[in-house]
Amino acid sequence: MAKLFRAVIMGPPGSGKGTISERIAQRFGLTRLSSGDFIRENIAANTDAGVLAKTYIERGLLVPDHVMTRLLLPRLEEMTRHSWLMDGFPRTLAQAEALNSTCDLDLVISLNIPYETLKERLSDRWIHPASGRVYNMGFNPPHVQGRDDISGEPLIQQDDDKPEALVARLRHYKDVAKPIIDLYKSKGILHTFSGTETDRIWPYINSLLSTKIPSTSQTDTQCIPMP
Ligand SMILES: Nc1nc2c(ncn2[C@@H]2O[C@H](COP(=O)(O)OP(=O)(O)O)[C@@H](O)[C@H]2O)c(=O)[nH]1
Ligand SMILES: Nc1ncnc2c1ncn2[C@@H]1O[C@H](COP(=O)(O)OP(=O)(O)O)[C@@H](O)[C@H]1O
Repeated sequence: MAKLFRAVIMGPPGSGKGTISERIAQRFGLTRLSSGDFIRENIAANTDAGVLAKTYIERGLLVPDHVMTRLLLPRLEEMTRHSWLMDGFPRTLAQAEALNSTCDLDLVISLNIPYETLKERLSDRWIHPASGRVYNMGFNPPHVQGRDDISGEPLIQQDDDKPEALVARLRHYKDVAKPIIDLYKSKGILHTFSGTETDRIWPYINSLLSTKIPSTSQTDTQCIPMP
């Protein structure tokens, strides 16, 4: 039976994880899992974990590891027979270790984007909170200004995308991501892509994945559910 494919995409806020993982999902038929979307869904549904997560996000903090695990566990359990690409998890070494003991990753994509580029992109980022769909007023604007393309609902700008919150978020990302990146480097599964434009990085990611994914099927089981 063909092997399943499990990948993680990492990068600072605004580096294009959401944009690129959406393209990968469409091109290669992987299921895209996004920790930010799970959190927003849980906040919207008022689950215990969602209510708790909200108190951290409002303060610009990472959600604690045990809350993240609680949020992601049921979703990963549903995915034991699917190939997937995870965006936004792991974000700490403890999360990386939890994921490690749960399944073998095939590949980690790390996006390395200059600070000025991140700042520009995020000041122009608008999202549809219910779906997590992301727009940029210059790069991929909605068809109707201020409205989601599918639902027609209003778009919002997240508080933590404002420039004053960004410096702290980026510093924090660097500190926390370094040991995770070192871990994946030592496992030989890390691939880093640098640049200022998603459209220029994309062909490299596309060709890398084309060499890795062709034999992927949705029928095997390689990942065991988290305990
Ligand atoms: N100008 C520009 N904006 C981009 C590019 N790639 C992504 N974006 C936009 O930059 C913002 C951040 O991208 P996103 O995929 O949400 O990044 P994430 O925070 O890493 O998931 C979004 O508004 C995207 O639409 C690019 O190459 N150029
Ligand atoms: N794996 C994670 N661990 C802890 N907190 C997380 C994780 N993923 C998302 N979050 C929280 O949810 C917020 C929104 O996540 P996300 O949509 O991925 O946005 P961004 O990529 O802009 O940080 C984060 O700023 C963080 O507070």
